[in-house]
Amino acid sequence: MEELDQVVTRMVFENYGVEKYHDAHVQSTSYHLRFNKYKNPKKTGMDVGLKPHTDNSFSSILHQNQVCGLEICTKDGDWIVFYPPPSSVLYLAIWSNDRIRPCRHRVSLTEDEERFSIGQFTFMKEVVSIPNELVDEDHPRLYKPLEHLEFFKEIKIIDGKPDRVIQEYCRI
Ligand SMILES: O=C(O)CCC(=O)C(=O)O
Ligand SMILES: [Fe+2]
Repeated sequence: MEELDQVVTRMVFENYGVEKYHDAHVQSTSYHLRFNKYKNPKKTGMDVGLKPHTDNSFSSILHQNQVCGLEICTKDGDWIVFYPPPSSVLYLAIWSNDRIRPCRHRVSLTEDEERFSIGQFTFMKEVVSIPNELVDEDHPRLYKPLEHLEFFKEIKIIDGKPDRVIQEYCRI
């Protein structure tokens, strides 16, 4: 999964013409795995698996079993069920100076089965700054440099999720 993250992230860096920063980015990356188990909603009466949120990682990759549940919020605010192949999804955040839209998502439980997922989330050991190449007159710098690990020390976790999103934390 680390390799998958590096390959996809390199493609993103190349797409924006900033591949020269990719090696340093990989050196700075710390990888974290989380296992999620969602009980059968027919047994618990609970159909909310995870409330709407945006990940605070630099990138996230999810693998899930055959039970659907991941939903993604579109630009127009509609929730759509995401029918993923077994391994998929990656969200990137503030580094792109908002060229990549953060992906708001949630987990709804509708099937008569347990759902399992594994997420790999990346965090940066070095300061994350928007590359100068992604800042110009049409795209003014929107975020201050981010101390990613400091951010996690400063926030509170409520219902398993941080009380602040990273975009608000470092917006200029
Ligand atoms: O279980 C899932 O499919 C989503 C998990 C998720 O969004 C998260 O852990 O942040
Ligand atoms: Fe998430």
